[in-house]
Amino acid sequence: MIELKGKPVADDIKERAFKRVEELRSQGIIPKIATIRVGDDPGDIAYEHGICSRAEEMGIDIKQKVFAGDISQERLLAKIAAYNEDQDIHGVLIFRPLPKQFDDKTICKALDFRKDVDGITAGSMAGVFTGSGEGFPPCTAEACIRMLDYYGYDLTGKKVTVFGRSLVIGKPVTVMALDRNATVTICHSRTTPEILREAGKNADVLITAVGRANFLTRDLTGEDQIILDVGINDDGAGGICGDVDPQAASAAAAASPVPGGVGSVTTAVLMDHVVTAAARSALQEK
Ligand SMILES: Nc1nc2c(c(=O)[nH]1)N[C@@H](CN(C=O)c1ccc(C(=O)N[C@@H](CCC(=O)O)C(=O)O)cc1)CN2
Repeated sequence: MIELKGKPVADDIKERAFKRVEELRSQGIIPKIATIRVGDDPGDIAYEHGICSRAEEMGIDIKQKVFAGDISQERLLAKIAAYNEDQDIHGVLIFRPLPKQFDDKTICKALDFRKDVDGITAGSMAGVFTGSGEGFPPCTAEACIRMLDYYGYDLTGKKVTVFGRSLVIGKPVTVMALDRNATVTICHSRTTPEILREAGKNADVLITAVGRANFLTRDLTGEDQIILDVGINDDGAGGICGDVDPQAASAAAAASPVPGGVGSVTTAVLMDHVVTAAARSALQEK
């Protein structure tokens, strides 16, 4: 099995983005991301940590806002409105899912789609579905496609099965794979076991974004497949693990590990989006 490591892909994205950061800085523009975390979810904190390190190494400014888990929706909306107005902030990332007192749709709607570097607004989603180039695709969905591109896997004529139908990964990655001429099947919680097995076994590429450790077992996979594991789960020992069972991963032709796979590319894509948002705002000012 070939291990599809994320590091070379992330390094390639960061190297190109860093050149653009230098160019922008020479024009007096410092790309800046604002992150908003509500509460102390360990997954959010781990992701926040990765974002901070990556921003620092790339010369991107970061403003971190942390709210207690019981703040009101009005306070969060006021912070988003302030960041929408702040000309120095080019991208805003809200750690999600948010605690239960928030209406996710209202929060997503409140963000200016030009600053939506993680593809949560209807404007960004329209960009993905219409190919208009507006907004930004969700970072993890784009990271999957960047992984396949980097490792030279052409999706034309290939069968792709996506496990998970979320707006963050399943749906957008489906559209992005379609745009690369793949034939895509999406499986979800209501897919019958028979269809799940058939869709798993018959695909050329499997993308798992279910969020359940060991979800993709060997009986759901076929031969000579490429597996992208997008799951980030608590491994019960202070670390993270993906959705793919080790036996299924080792039987594949190529598979991405967790950690060290799609996750590290996701953060690099996020930085790339911040740089693009900064460049777009500079163009608008001219
Ligand atoms: N707005 C968002 N909020 C959150 C997201 C997201 O994609 N958008 N993801 C979750 C996922 N998460 C745990 O629940 C999580 C994500 C990333 C990491 C992490 O450690 N990332 C490392 C790379 C890890 C790897 O190699 O796979 C990094 O960024 O460098 C941990 C947990 C949280 N909220």
